[in-house]
Amino acid sequence: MWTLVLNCGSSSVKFALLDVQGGQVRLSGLAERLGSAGASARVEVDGARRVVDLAGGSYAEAFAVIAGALDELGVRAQVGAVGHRVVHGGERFSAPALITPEVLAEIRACVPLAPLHNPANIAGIEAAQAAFPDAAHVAVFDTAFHQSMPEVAFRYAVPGDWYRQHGVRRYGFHGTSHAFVAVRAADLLGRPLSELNLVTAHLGNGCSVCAVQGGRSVDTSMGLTPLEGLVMGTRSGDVDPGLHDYIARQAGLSLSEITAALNRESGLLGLSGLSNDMRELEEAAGRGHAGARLALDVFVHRLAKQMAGMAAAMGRVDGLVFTGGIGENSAWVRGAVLARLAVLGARVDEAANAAAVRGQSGVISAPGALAALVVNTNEELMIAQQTQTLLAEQKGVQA
Ligand SMILES: Nc1ncnc2c1ncn2[C@@H]1O[C@H](COP(=O)(O)OP(=O)(O)O)[C@@H](O)[C@H]1O
Ligand SMILES: CC(=O)OP(=O)(O)O
Ligand SMILES: [Mg+2]
Repeated sequence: MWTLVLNCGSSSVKFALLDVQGGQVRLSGLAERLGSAGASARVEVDGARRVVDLAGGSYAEAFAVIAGALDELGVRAQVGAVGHRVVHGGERFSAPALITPEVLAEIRACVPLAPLHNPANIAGIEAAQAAFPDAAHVAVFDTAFHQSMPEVAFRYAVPGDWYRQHGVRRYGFHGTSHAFVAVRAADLLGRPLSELNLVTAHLGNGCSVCAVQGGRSVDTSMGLTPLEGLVMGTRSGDVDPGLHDYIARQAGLSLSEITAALNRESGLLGLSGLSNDMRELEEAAGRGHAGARLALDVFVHRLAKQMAGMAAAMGRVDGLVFTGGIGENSAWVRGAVLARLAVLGARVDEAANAAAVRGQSGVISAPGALAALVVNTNEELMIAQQTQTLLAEQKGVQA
């Protein structure tokens, strides 16, 4: 059976059609710049790539392109399930959920906690339900994996009523990816996941680290929103909360302008004054661009501190895992972070690190050192698997 996986952002839809049992991908792609002129979809059908203009730039149009590609493959009628990435599930969801009107209302109730992500997820779900009315739609939450965090890790030291009345606590994100790479890392190490303490680093446009103890998240760097923690492409990560009041007065900015700047104009982009793209920054730093150099150095400095912090959250660490576009491809970032983590017993194998690019998973640590690994994340496969597992369980319950 084929599962369609959708990751709907505020101006983009990432999609993939997977056969969970066989692990086969027949269709994948990305529709971007939705809602503005120049919207387009990159579609890969059975390995052949093409670009389609989306003149209207709506989700509906993007889904029409996906449906057309499914028709072309002759599998549209076999798409029984659609798995949706939903960023924030609050404290309500610690597992995937079949999207009923009640569940959609719960996802809507989490909008104030993720104002940049959940509205787009909801719009995407509604448009997908209209485009694929006969399929079962399942929500897979970024926050779910982190619901196992203990209170010492998830509480902020703020007035208690903020938590009790308004849900102000740390939730964590990228859970699907952290969970997936932890399982793969245990396989690569040839040890049971239940015995391992791993620090996983998901480094894409959004970045977070996670302390995975025996396969469960016990701490992570993102918090109430996906803005906390590491330096990211355009997000600041941790700042002094006193910054808001100060910069509001000094620069005459409103709260929402400050939040937007911390989300969209900060991080690697803000530091470098050049780009949010790690590849571009490495290249620019190589030819002496001072802003790019600074951005890379701050990124690594903060990442190393956070990874060491996650090790401390578990008391012992058996492996460091790098994933996401940066983690999977940047030998420089991995090497620089591991050099700093010599304090934990890390030491890179230069040749293995240099070779682990472009989709090569493997161990990159020197013999006898703390294990360090590169693992390719596959959030789409994980979402498809979780979607199928939930539907199989529900069938079991009904039978
Ligand atoms: N060869 C590479 N070297 C360094 N960074 C890379 C390389 N390839 C991709 N990246 C970086 O990966 C990041 C995007 O990560 P990705 O996981 O694809 O993003 P998203 O979070 O949107 O899924 C960008 O900063 C990009 O520059
Ligand atoms: C939650 C989050 O940060 O997601 P992304 O990395 O896709 O922006
Ligand atoms: Mg990604």
